[in-house]
Amino acid sequence: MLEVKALDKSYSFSTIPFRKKRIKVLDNISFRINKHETLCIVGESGCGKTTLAKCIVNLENPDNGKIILEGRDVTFPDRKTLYYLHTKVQMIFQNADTSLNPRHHIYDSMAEPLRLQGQNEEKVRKRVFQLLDHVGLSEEHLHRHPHQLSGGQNQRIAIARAIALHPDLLIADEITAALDVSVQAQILQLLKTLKKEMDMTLLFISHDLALVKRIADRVAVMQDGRLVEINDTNEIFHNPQCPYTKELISSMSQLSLDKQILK
Ligand SMILES: Nc1ncnc2c1ncn2[C@@H]1O[C@H](COP(=O)(O)OP(=O)(O)OP(=O)(O)O)[C@@H](O)[C@H]1O
Repeated sequence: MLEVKALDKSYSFSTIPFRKKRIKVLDNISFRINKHETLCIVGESGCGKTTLAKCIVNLENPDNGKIILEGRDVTFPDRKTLYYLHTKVQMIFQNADTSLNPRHHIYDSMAEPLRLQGQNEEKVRKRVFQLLDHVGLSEEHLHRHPHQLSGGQNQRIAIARAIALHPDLLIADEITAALDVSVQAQILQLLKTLKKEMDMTLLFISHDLALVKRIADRVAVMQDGRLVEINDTNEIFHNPQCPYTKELISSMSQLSLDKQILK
């Protein structure tokens, strides 16, 4: 459903006055996401995972390459194509507390994408209650602000907002990283259930390989802006080909061994 072809992206920033430095963050990235699958992107902090996701949803512009969504080029979208892209693809970020407007009541945050689409208030209200039910929250949460909810509850609201317009592809960027382990498991389960119920495709970004193992159909491994291996989850975990993937998997095994010793 989505194809990324030879994507490059650099950032430039000032070092000392009048000097600019350029770093290449994405280097010739190509892959495909198939309809209804869960593709996970893993890699160390700073390897370019978020930048890649931002390029897909047009929050960043790539320097080169193409992004093709169901046969349509969405790399540098005009207004019409951007509308198409945002009805088909939605992204959820790591910190819901910062991605939700702190001044808005939860009701308004959930209603916003529906209102922007021109739906009347009665329809909006109905859908907000439906979404609330989908993500396991109740009416009492609607009249609060984000700082009056827990991290896990805010992440549920962010998920509700993202699925409000029935996207085909959901991009979840480290959405459980700031949560307790038990809440992580609940959010992961919610995502799996919604994906199934709504027939969605999922691009799940994480550096937590234990989570990835539980949710992924395929895994793409990134290192320093390059995609070094992509394969079925089973192959990645039991028969990794690339030295970097082998290193990641063995550090994960060591970590779970350490946890068992500590228990
Ligand atoms: N707007 C920006 N300007 C300059 N450099 C940036 C910008 N955004 C990201 N970077 C740099 O690009 C690199 C990749 O960042 P990115 O956030 O994509 O990595 P990541 O793999 O998602 O990391 P993490 O797992 O920590 O979120 C990093 O070195 C980061 O410092």
